[in-house]
Amino acid sequence: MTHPTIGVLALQGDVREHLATLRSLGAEPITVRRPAELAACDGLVVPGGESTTMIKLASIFELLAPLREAVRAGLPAFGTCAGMIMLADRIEDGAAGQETIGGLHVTVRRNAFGRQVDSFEEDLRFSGLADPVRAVFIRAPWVESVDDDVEVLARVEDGPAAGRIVAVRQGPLMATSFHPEVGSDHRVHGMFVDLVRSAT
Ligand SMILES: NC(=O)CC[C@H](N)C(=O)O
Repeated sequence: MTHPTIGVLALQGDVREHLATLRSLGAEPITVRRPAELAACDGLVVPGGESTTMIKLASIFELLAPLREAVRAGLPAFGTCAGMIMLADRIEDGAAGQETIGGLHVTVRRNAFGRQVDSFEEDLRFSGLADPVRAVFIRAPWVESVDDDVEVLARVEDGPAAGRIVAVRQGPLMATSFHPEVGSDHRVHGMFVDLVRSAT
């Protein structure tokens, strides 16, 4: 499929940047707030924002069950930052009782980098991309542990968090701790659009 329909979960968070990035890559981006919109998608981006708010809104909008079903049925999905938390099967340091969509066989630690390093940028080697990616982290989670079927795409390279996993892939699911929708480097989204194209 040349122009796959890729939804951006638009309950909360940085939706616009993802829509613009996806459009620039030749996908047909749509906002998703209802089950019918989700049903029209060949792939789904779950953006950054605040995962505790996003999960509550997903429930209120009656999207949580359809989202879980869609991911279980193999819908390609890409979560960034809070979106990574939303796709994770397990959370550390979540709010009490914080639920997720799940599907990704990882444990994610919320706000993992601590208050002092709220936001930072780093060049990271990214599996499958020739040149490093400039990764922008904003109150980001990291991946604490992964099951055997999860491929690690990138790790932090410098500082006290060196070695921590910040990008993963598991079949049609991708997630990054950082915000690849910020700036003009669209290669990470490009990987996801290719994944959606090959799945449809
Ligand atoms: N930039 C982000 O998406 C931050 C994620 C946020 N700290 C959360 O827990 O959901």
